[in-house]
Amino acid sequence: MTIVEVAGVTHTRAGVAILHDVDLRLDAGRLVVLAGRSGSGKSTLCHLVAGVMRPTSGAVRVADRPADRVRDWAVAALLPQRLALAAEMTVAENAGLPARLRGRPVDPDLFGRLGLDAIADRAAGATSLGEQQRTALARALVLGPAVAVLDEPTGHQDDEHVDLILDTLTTAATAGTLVLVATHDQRVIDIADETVRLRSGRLVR
Ligand SMILES: Nc1ncnc2c1ncn2[C@@H]1O[C@H](COP(=O)(O)OP(=O)(O)OP(=O)(O)O)[C@@H](O)[C@H]1O
Repeated sequence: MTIVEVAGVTHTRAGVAILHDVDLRLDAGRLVVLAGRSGSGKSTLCHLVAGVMRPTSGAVRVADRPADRVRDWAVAALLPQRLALAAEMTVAENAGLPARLRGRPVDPDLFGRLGLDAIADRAAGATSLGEQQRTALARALVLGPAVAVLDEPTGHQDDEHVDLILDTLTTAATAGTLVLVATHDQRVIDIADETVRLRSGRLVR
């Protein structure tokens, strides 16, 4: 089942084209890596799929709706590069926020899988950057979204925690989530079902 459809997307910022005529269809339950050099447009495409921006031209659809109209983390959730946690709230409160807003329970295994159990009750602002990144990853996955858009999820992690994250990504995809990961990390590329590459804003398969 197609979850994400990007059709003829060109995106321009400050007069400069960042994405050129991008077409992409992605199905449920897959782990797909979006690879490419720094500045190739990965974060921009992530933001378009997550619906936080609208393309200059072309269409981005998620679960048959324009991505920017979805606004539902059970459908499309984002782990942004800038994590956007509430510093005063605990790790568990931050990660569980999308579930609490919808009155849904939190998967009791999710925090343990990401090595967050021991710090669940600590204010997010008093945790390391790697811990904050795993908290924001848990927040993106907590509702088991149709698509989880994860921008560099291993960027601040040591090898041991990278392994926890790889397991978590695989578990989410097996449960039916389309896991779309922007990364240059070969360890993620090695476990992906598919890798699509951006080069200067153009998609190369
Ligand atoms: N708000 C903006 N205004 C103008 N140009 C921008 C803006 N945001 C991004 N860009 C430019 O668009 C291009 C693509 O940026 P993007 O952040 O999507 O790349 P990326 O592949 O995610 O890079 P990285 O791996 O370094 O995060 C870059 O040249 C960047 O400078």
